[in-house]
Amino acid sequence: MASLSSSVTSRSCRSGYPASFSPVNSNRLSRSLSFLPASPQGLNFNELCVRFQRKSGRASVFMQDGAIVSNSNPTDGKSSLKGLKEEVLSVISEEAAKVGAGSDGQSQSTVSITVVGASGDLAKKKIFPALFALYYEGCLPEHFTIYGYSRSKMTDAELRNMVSKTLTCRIDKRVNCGEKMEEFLKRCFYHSGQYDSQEHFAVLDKKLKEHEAGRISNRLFYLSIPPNIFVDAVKCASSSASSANGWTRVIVEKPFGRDSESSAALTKSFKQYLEEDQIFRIDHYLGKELVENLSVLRFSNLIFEPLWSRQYIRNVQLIFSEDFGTEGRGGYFDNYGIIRDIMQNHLLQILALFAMETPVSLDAEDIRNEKVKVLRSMRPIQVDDVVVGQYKSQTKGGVTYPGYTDDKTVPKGSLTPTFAAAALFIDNARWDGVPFLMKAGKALHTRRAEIRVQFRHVPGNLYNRSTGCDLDKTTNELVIRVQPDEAIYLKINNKVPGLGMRLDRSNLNLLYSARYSKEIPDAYERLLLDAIEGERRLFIRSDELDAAWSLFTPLLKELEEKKRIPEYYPYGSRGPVGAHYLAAKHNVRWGDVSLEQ
Ligand SMILES: NC(=O)C1=CN([C@@H]2O[C@H](COP(=O)(O)OP(=O)(O)OC[C@H]3O[C@@H](n4cnc5c(N)ncnc54)[C@H](OP(=O)(O)O)[C@@H]3O)[C@@H](O)[C@H]2O)C=CC1
Ligand SMILES: O=C1O[C@H](COP(=O)(O)O)[C@@H](O)[C@H](O)[C@H]1O
Repeated sequence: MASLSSSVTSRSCRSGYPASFSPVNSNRLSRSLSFLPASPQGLNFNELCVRFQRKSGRASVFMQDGAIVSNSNPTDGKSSLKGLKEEVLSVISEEAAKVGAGSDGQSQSTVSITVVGASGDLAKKKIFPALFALYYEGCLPEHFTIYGYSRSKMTDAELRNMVSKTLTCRIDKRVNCGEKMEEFLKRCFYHSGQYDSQEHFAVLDKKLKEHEAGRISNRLFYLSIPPNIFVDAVKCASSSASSANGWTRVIVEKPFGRDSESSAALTKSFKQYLEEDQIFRIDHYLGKELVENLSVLRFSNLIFEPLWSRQYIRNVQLIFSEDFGTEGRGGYFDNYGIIRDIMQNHLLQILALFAMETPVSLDAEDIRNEKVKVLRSMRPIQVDDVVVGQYKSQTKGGVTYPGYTDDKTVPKGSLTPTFAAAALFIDNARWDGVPFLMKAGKALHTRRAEIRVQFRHVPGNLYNRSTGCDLDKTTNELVIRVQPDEAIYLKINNKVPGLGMRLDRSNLNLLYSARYSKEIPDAYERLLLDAIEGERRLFIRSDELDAAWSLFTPLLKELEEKKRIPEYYPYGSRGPVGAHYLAAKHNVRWGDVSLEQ
């Protein structure tokens, strides 16, 4: 087995991160890593470094050229060589144990990942490709097995064939991609069974045990199935296929309920079979790179945090749009609608991260505590502060795009909104009076997810004359573009070069594709890795979920009871005009509609 120091050159899981911690001053302490144990299974040198930094919160300590290096002040007791050695050893043994490796370097454990609903769309589109990407990057433990489980009859070879059609190396021509794919597929197996059959899960258990070959078994079940069968699957998996000697975790897809009552009932049923710390409720937006970066932007840059309040921020906009409709998912969608599909989870989660107070630490519970506080400080949403829409058919360039109700799986005359805009408020000292506007829609003119922060006007602006009299057009705006073309840009006023004095609006632009050569991992990769590692920061805790449903349930009930007729908008358009009236009511202009965005 290779020693840690000899694995310096191996590929880094979450690579790209350590490189930024390069030596910056001469107060460096350096110590050979020879005191470390032999490489725990599946953990390479760089990965340990990243884990150490994440765990200890000490970015000033990094590993380079086979040594630990510290840039911090050597008079700080923590930075002494002895202190460092102890700290590194302790964190590393803990981290190694987490992924199932003995700190003595023995390969004692294994992770079995069962994709429940393996024949489905999400499994093919996202889960298997994400698992392969993790495997390719060296992020999965040495001993792992992947099982697909669903009712469809399939052999292992058929599952592999199905999976192989969607596996790609994210960057074309990456080295050994074909080989890695072959290796990965050999670790994938299939078991056909009913979701409510303890016997079928017991057979799965037997098969998993054969692969686990007497090691400590850690088991992850990914419920990629419709919500009405979540409880059956949890019951059977936990009672017939739980690990006997390691951990058992369950990732649950959304929707987690459709209102406060159903969500609470689901949580109650889950808790008959699982502890809260075994439940990983996924919101894949939390795994998106730019959403993860929100806290970094706020809390590690002096220039942003002081501005992050009602004093300087006029409004915040959370915008989601897709340029395709619900085709193929109409049956599911009609029971939920856009408010439950996007706003109650993805946009609200972003809002909570955006607006929360500084957490005590980066630990999952500290972050989730702050998010819950924000959610619980939100003012009930007024029905008059909500606009709903539904797309209708449109013919453009000779092509006819179907309306929402043209889908055979959608009931005729359905009033389910495919678009919604809403004004929300946080009644706390930081955000009192600041409108948080949300807008989400299907079948619009573009695909986009972004956060727009519009700052207040400059008081007594000396340059009013040079900028024109529309104050709104001269205020600073920070845009965090989550997708596509990930970017962070700040709109500023700038003098147009020349002898005159004319100002224009220009962007200070951090476009990820221009700045970083490393490709951005898919959200599901980050989340799967976190679940394997037991990191809960990006998963939704039950009290967060309750708070999110408490906010939206009364609104949803009122809209449904009143049978609010949606404003119809043509497929591929910018959505209902009502969204603009709503914004104007709160003195806001949507930032995504101006010509220069
Ligand atoms: N697809 C997507 O883009 C997204 C999906 N989700 C959520 O992820 C989960 C999975 O999504 P997706 O893959 O699209 O779902 P599917 O509808 O494709 O269902 C997954 C599998 O579940 C089984 N299944 C489907 N309907 C039933 C039923 N009524 N009774 C029993 N088994 C059934 C089928 O497998 P078999 O017949 O072989 O047993 C199917 O292949 C859902 O909860 C969904 O809401 C969340 C975000 C995005
Ligand atoms: O959860 C969901 O998200 C997708 C959009 O995800 P993205 O990562 O492609 O932006 C959305 O299409 C779907 O309706 C919803 O259920």
